[in-house]
Amino acid sequence: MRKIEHIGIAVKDIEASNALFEALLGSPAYKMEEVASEGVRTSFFKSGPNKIELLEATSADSPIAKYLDKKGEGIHHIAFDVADIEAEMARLREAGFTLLNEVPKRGADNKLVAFVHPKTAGGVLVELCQEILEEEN
Ligand SMILES: CC[C@H](C(=O)O)C(=O)SCCNC(=O)CCNC(=O)[C@H](O)C(C)(C)COP(=O)(O)OP(=O)(O)OC[C@H]1O[C@@H](n2cnc3c(N)ncnc32)[C@H](O)[C@@H]1OP(=O)(O)O
Ligand SMILES: [Co+2]
Repeated sequence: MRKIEHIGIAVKDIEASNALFEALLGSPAYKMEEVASEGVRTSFFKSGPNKIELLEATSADSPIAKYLDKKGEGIHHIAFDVADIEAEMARLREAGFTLLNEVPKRGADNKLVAFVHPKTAGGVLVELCQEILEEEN
């Protein structure tokens, strides 16, 4: 894990939360992106070298919809930047963590992503992110 890539925050209304986080951070979202496969609409903010990802559910069966029903708005996951997501997944499996996907999948912000089950990671939903380089697109 090279660094924290972003903090994911579950929100009910991304437009309203964009305004709130723009007021909080002092700058607007630098991108919005829908990830249909995850049932989410996201917006990204920079805070110095760090990123905040707001996530709104776009379907009733979205993981974000279920999370909001159960826990309400708030910090949803911590994403880490990794150099080699397949190697990191193998290392974590070997170390006894439960991966939520067999293979990496396409995430937002030009990343390959995978998730670690929070029940095996101290109650924290962990996301692994590997930057997709131009020639790989
Ligand atoms: C990919 C686009 C974008 C990106 O950055 O690129 C994203 O970040 S997308 C983010 C949304 N997608 C995901 O979260 C995918 C991974 N998540 C899942 O597969 C599920 O949400 C899962 C398995 C974590 C939970 O789903 P489940 O149906 O099992 O829901 P439960 O409510 O029954 O949860 C079981 C158990 O886990 C606890 N839980 C659930 N979510 C979280 C969380 N975010 N953080 C911590 N703990 C969580 C939940 O409370 C249950 O525990 P219990 O003690 O039984 O209450
Ligand atoms: Co994320």
